[in-house]
Amino acid sequence: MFKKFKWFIDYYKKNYIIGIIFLLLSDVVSLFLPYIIGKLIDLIYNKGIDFDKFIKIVIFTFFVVIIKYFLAMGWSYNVFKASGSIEYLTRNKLMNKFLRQSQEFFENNSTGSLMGKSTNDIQQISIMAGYGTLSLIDSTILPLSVIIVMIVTVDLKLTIFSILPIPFIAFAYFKIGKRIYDKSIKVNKSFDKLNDNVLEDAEGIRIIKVFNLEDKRRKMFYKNADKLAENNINLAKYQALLAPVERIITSITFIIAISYGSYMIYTSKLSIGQIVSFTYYLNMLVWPMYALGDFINLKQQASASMDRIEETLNYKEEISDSSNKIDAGENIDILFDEHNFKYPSSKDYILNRINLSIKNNKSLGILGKTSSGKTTLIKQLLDLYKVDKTSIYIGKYTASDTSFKLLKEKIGYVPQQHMIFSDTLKNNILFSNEKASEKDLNKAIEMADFKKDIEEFPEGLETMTGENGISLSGGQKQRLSIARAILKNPEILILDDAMSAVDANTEKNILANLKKYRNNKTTIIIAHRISQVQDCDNIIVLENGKIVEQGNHEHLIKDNTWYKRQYLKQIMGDEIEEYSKK
Ligand SMILES: Nc1ncnc2c1ncn2[C@@H]1O[C@H](COP(=O)(O)OP(=O)(O)OP(=O)(O)O)[C@@H](O)[C@H]1O
Repeated sequence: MFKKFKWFIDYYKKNYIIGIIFLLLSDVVSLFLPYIIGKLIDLIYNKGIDFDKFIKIVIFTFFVVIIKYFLAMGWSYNVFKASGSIEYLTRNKLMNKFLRQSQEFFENNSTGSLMGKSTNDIQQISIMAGYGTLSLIDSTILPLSVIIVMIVTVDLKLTIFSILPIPFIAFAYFKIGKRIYDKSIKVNKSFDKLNDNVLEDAEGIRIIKVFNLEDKRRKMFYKNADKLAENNINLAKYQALLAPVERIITSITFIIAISYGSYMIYTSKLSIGQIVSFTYYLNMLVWPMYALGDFINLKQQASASMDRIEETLNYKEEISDSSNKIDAGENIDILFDEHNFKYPSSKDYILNRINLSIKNNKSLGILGKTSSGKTTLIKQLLDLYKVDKTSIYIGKYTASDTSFKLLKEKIGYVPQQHMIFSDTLKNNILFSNEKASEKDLNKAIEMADFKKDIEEFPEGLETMTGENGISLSGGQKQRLSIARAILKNPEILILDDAMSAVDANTEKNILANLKKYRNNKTTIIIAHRISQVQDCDNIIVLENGKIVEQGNHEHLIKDNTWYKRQYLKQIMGDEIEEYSKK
């Protein structure tokens, strides 16, 4: 029953043991009070008490209350400290898992569901670890001790008759508990969907406004919010069913106790003080009944959350690096030897029999129609997907023998989709190399032809970029990303369509800078415009995942190649542009 939660109980065993001991002591101390009050009433009723004795009993009662207060502090601190730490620990565990996952994982798990797991689900587990522990002890050990004390200090028969209806509560709880689990799963799933909805709206607000889609998105949001509300209401219905069951059965126990107890007083089998103590004890059984309901409720919700979190924690990791992997070293060539690749979700191969040598210190241009596999080819080196590492050679080793972690340290990558953090321009660039000197930072900015723009920003490098670089133009975002990659001074720089949003002049400047400052390093440029790759030492043209043309510019324009046709089109386009400017 508690297998799922065992790991965290084991982890905070000390806190749980101390907390539970304090809780049990606090419950034991509570048992004294009804007994003292009953005795006091009997003493007063039988006129067997003098003032001194009365004061002594009052002081003792006060003392018991103080002890109970300190014991409560002790259990509360230990149990809730453990539950808070469990929340922290689980969140870290999840985050570590996310960071170690391949791209496939993020394609199979929506951002909303990952957020739901790291917030809502973790909170359910934390509540179970804290309040759940309290309700578990108070719904099992406390009622058992109360019942024993009732039997010993009052009467066996009266106790048995009065608590007879209680098992019905347990029965009802177990029946309803299963429903609560199912409904909780549904609530969590609709919460994920709503999360996704909000994230998409926040990220895509500009496009939503441009296409006048506010009403459509609003309706979609209401639909998802309604679904969440509906599932929450369904869950609440089953949770609410517990309350009347508790109330009715509690009332029945009191009716039995008072009726049978009065009869016992009438037949002189019970004193007035004893019946007062008894009702007090009975009252102490009310909370455990609620606690049992709460515990079952919480346990089912936390179980549902734990299953979701465990599903993520048990997700197979594509560990690419183990400690015995070799560092391929510096100044390495990369070789693709009959390399094939397909995405986990794709039917056909996206890369087909790729044979390519990426020479150290040389530049490689990658061209091809859209969707021909240019980015996919580069992704083979970024450890994002499970790739066949036996057909890739890094230096003299196969990729399966070498450490991709160390290889990635040598790579600077400018992706097509830029990730701009909501921070200053400076920190965004420094992201690749936090310890870079002012001089290197300025050099990277100059190489990316970003200097003029920065000077025009009101606060220069300290200007905030806004979320996702909202205050930057497309070309500025590209140059920020280029500066970030250059600042790392990588052995291998990869620009994936990274100059598509800059004008011809800026493109020329960036290319000239790369040529000048990176002449002894490897540079890979994926582009649609010939002008970005024509100076590269080697150029490949991809079509449907195959290399169909290869060579340098001079070689490729000799024959009637796709490259040559593109080149001629580009020259004509440039000439028409020049002519129209005149
Ligand atoms: N994560 C993915 N899962 C499944 N298929 C994918 C994935 N990413 C890309 N593809 C598919 O792989 C093929 C090649 O995509 P890729 O991004 O490599 O093309 P590209 O040549 O870089 O295109 P573009 O010039 O438009 O950037 C496309 O058909 C695309 O739909």
